[in-house]
Amino acid sequence: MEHDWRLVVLGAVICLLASAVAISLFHRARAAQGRAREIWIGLDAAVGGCGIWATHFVAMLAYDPGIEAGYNIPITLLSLVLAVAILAVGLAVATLDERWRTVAAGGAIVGAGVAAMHYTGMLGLELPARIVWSPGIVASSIAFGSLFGALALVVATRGERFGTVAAATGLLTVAIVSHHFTAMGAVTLVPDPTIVSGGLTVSPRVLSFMTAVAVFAILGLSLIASILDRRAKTELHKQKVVLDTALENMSQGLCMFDADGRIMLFNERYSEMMGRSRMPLQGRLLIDVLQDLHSIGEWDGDPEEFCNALVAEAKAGHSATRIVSRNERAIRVVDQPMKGGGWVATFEDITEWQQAQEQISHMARHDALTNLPNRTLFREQLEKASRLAKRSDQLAVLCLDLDHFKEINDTLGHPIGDALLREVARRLGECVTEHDTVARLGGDEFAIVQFCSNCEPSVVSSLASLVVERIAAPYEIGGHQLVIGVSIGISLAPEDGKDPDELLQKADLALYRAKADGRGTYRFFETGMDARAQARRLLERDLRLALEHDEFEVYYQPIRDVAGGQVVAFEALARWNHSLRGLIAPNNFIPVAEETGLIVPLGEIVLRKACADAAGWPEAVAVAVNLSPVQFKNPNLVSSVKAALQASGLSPDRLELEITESVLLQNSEATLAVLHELRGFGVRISLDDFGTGYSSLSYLRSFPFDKIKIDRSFVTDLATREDSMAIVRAVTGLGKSLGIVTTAEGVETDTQFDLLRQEGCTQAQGYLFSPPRPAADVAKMLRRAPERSVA
Ligand SMILES: Nc1nc2c(ncn2[C@@H]2O[C@@H]3COP(=O)(O)O[C@H]4[C@@H](O)[C@H](n5cnc6c(=O)[nH]c(N)nc65)O[C@@H]4COP(=O)(O)O[C@H]3[C@H]2O)c(=O)[nH]1
Repeated sequence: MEHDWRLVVLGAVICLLASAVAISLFHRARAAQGRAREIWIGLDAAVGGCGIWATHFVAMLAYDPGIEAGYNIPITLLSLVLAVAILAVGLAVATLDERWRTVAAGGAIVGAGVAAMHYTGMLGLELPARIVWSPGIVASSIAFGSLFGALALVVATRGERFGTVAAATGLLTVAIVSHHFTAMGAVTLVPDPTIVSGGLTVSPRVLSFMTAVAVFAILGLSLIASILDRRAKTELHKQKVVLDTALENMSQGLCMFDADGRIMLFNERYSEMMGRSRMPLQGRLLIDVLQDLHSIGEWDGDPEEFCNALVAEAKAGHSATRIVSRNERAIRVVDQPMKGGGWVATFEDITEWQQAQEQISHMARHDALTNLPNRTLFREQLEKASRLAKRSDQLAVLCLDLDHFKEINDTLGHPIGDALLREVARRLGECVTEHDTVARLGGDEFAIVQFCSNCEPSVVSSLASLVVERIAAPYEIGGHQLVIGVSIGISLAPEDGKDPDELLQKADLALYRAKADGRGTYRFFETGMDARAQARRLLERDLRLALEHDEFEVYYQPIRDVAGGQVVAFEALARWNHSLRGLIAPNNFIPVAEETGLIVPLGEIVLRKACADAAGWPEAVAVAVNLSPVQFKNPNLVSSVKAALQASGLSPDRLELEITESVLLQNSEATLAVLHELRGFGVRISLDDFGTGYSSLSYLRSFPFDKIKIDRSFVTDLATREDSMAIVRAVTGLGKSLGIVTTAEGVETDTQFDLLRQEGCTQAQGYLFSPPRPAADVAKMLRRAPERSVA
């Protein structure tokens, strides 16, 4: 028995090629899923089977038995079918799972397929001889085939790198070749001329060459197909890597469901956000996932109902947004239906965003300084309280205003003012119950809604008194001892109305009344307040019109020298010549003019008119003009005094400016600077209404006044009250010793005048001499003057 080694080489080449193709197709089968995998296995088995079969016949051709031989066609074809079928089984087993044992088992079956093919092929060999088998070698040949087949597939599973593929190909080649040559070694031919070949025989040479050509073609094409597929797969893989990178680096979670609610794709962020990291998700129905979570208490609700609703929404093509809570985080879920069924759900952690929103909304409805509700929230709370209030409930609105807060803020600075407001807010919080709301409406305005079920009406009064008392207690702020009062206006629901705006407005009117009544107290709304407020508004409007239409006049009241009796000055007093209401006295419009700031233009009119009139009077007669505290807040005060003097040509030493103590109360540094400036160019300064303030004497030290005007209230009681007499005596004595002129106001009787003269008062003014009269009467008042002085 001889071998033709050229044919042996050809067989080896076919075998190597077949093995390479089989390994390559095996990789394709492993990379595919389902139906695609079955197709790759089928192709691998067909091509591999043909390759092994061809190897066998080419190798058989190389084998020269020394006798004329042929092949039985049906048996030869059967050997091919067996090779293909057993290879298919082996490959299918090898791709069942990833465990090496399974792969090795599949490889062993492939080896067994090679053996089955070989021995069936040998059965088809027809020659005039008997074949005697050596059973031990037969067994060894099968063992070789299976062992190397198993090794080849196990190595192939290590990857698709060239070295691995080459090693697997080599091992499979060894499996086929080692089997073949060992099996051929088991054959002994015993010539037997009685054996005659059957009809269906083909010459080994023809069969082998035809097979070799066909197999080369099949193997070549398969190899190309495998390479192309590998390229396509590599490209797909690259795209998948890009997609996976994008998915895994998204800040949002993403999960894609098919039309039945089965999870097709998801990223890590999704599983981590929804607390599903430790459970299998891929390919599972959402309902199953939720049922698992439900059973361990991590999901509330009915999984079936929930999933059915989602599937139905997706089917209907509706997108939906909802916010769910997971591990104390807020997650916004958007379900977007996909074309062809199913939906994509995106999951966004909006906890921080939600917190920021809450913060913004808190800031929009709370006061930044005190963190109390602001006007907007207060109105809402009031609205809610009045909606919920039953007949037996008592709802009270308290509007609070701090007395003279502005002065503290202006003199001690805003940080102290802010700290005071915070402390006031804290104290207010302590006065109320949890049913009440305290708010800061702005500046130094606060408000309280008191909600009280089945309680006495006096509860509101108690709260108001408590607030007045608590706020009035001294404060220790930034090293300053501060005292501040509060005025409170109260309205009640439903007595005064149910509408929040109406209640607030009425409480505000009552507050106005509390302030007018001396501050530091509380007042309930009364019906008349409405009308008064209305009247005040009308007055303000009329005042503006009056300024436009020049309805103001200046009246003059003489001031006499007590000793000589002559008129030394006239006090300029404003009168409003109202077109309908006639002459209006200043007490009826000066307070409103001061509150609205209209006193500034009005004061300027009086000043200009007074200076112009006085310029026409005898040289020795001065003019006294009142200045309101509000005018001192106007930075143009000094320049407007100068302008009035210049325009009239009046000498500055004939102008007296009367100020009250309240002027010195506000921002005293700046005020004193203005007073010094005025005095600097010759204008005289008088302290009006002396004795009515709290610390009159201290003001005398703060500025060198030219004149003190003793308030009318002391002069009135001069003859009847000892203490008034004592005060007048003290003031005139003080004036004398300081060299300051003293003027008594409101002298109505001779007795008062005589007493003043006795006490040494310098000047006197009052109805005893003359009431204020128009400018035109000045000459008459000057003429009549000396007679009264001796009266
Ligand atoms: N019972 C009584 N009253 C007497 C007697 N003698 C004078 N009077 C009144 O006492 C007021 C004196 O002015 P005042 O204390 O500066 O008090 C003034 C002053 O504070 C303010 N006022 C008047 N005109 C102006 C002005 O042009 N500017 C400013 N800022 N305030 C003004 O209005 C207040 C009231 O002014 P009038 O109504 O004119 O009232 C005047 C005058 O008519 C008397 O013997 N008995």
